Amino acid sequence: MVLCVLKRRLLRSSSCALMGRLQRQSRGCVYSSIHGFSHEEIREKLQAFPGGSVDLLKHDSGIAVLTINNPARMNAFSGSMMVDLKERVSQLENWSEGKGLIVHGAAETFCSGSDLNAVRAISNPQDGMKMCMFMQDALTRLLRLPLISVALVEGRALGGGAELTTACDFRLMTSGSVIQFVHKHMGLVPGWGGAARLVRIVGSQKALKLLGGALKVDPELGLDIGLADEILEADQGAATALQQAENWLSRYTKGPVPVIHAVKKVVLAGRELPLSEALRTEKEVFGTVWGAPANLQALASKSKHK
Ligand SMILES: CC[C@H](C(=O)O)C(=O)SCCNC(=O)CCNC(=O)[C@H](O)C(C)(C)COP(=O)(O)OP(=O)(O)OC[C@H]1O[C@@H](n2cnc3c(N)ncnc32)[C@H](O)[C@@H]1OP(=O)(O)O
Repeated sequence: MVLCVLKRRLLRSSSCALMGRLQRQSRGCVYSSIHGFSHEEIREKLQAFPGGSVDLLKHDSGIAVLTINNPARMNAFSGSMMVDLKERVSQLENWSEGKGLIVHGAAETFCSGSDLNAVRAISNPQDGMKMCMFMQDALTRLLRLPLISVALVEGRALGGGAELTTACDFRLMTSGSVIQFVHKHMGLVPGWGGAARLVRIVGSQKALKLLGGALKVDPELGLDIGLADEILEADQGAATALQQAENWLSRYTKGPVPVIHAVKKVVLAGRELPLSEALRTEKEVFGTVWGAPANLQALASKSKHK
């Protein structure tokens, strides 16, 4: 008897440890002081480069819209917008009713990466790497949100803007839009985590071509290589691209919040963890929905899946 109590306690503590690991991971924290990363220090430095904003609008439907808003600079990220971004991601981490997220740019263009004026001012390696760690942390937390996320690409997504598209679960491209990893032309490689995520989305060979060739990805090529999930045609006078994106996303966010969160968590585990840990995490997440209200309601309704 004592043995099985101990075993149950051990099991509970190890699964809590696993859930804790995924929770900690899902809260981001890619870097800490051991990597020479001081959030407050780089935050202060970035704030010295003002301009534009990152705006968040949450709808009762459980879908939020994050707008990269610096149209005078083709929605380039100023330093203060990088700080804004992390604050909006933190708000979304705490949005208990959230199910979906659309990331898009103002004035029908997505984002042209870092503000080159800010880049020139922090072009020393130390500051560059601190900005890189700050944005990698923000975008990793964005991707790990328990929401199903979509990058709505209109106009151009260049450099860091292309990297931002890879920090969403899906990418919808409007006709005429372009995703381009221009880093090579700048003597750079992605620094916001875009290379690591791109390899996981399209595979290493296609990633090598997109980065090595700084290729312009139009919607057709995007669909062909798996970087884009849908092309949104500009229907004259019909729904705007944002409304089309919300309609597209709502197919996957219908249902109770805990179930949508659980769906994202088990996919996150499958995407990021070694198989055994992913299976254990799946079991833990399954345990949160098995016998929960949505499950009991479905059982009571004897619904048929025609
Ligand atoms: C890890 C990420 C990486 C890094 O941080 O190192 C980067 O993201 S580096 C930045 C990569 N992005 C670019 O190099 C894009 C530069 N911009 C362009 O190629 C063009 O502006 C383009 C193609 C986006 C639009 O061209 P178009 O002719 O249609 O418009 P303009 O060029 O006249 O642009 C209008 C206005 O916006 C300013 N602008 C555009 N992009 C940026 C930017 N990234 N940083 C700062 N400002 C930007 C441009 O200067 C114009 O302003 P104006 O005052 O009229 O000169």
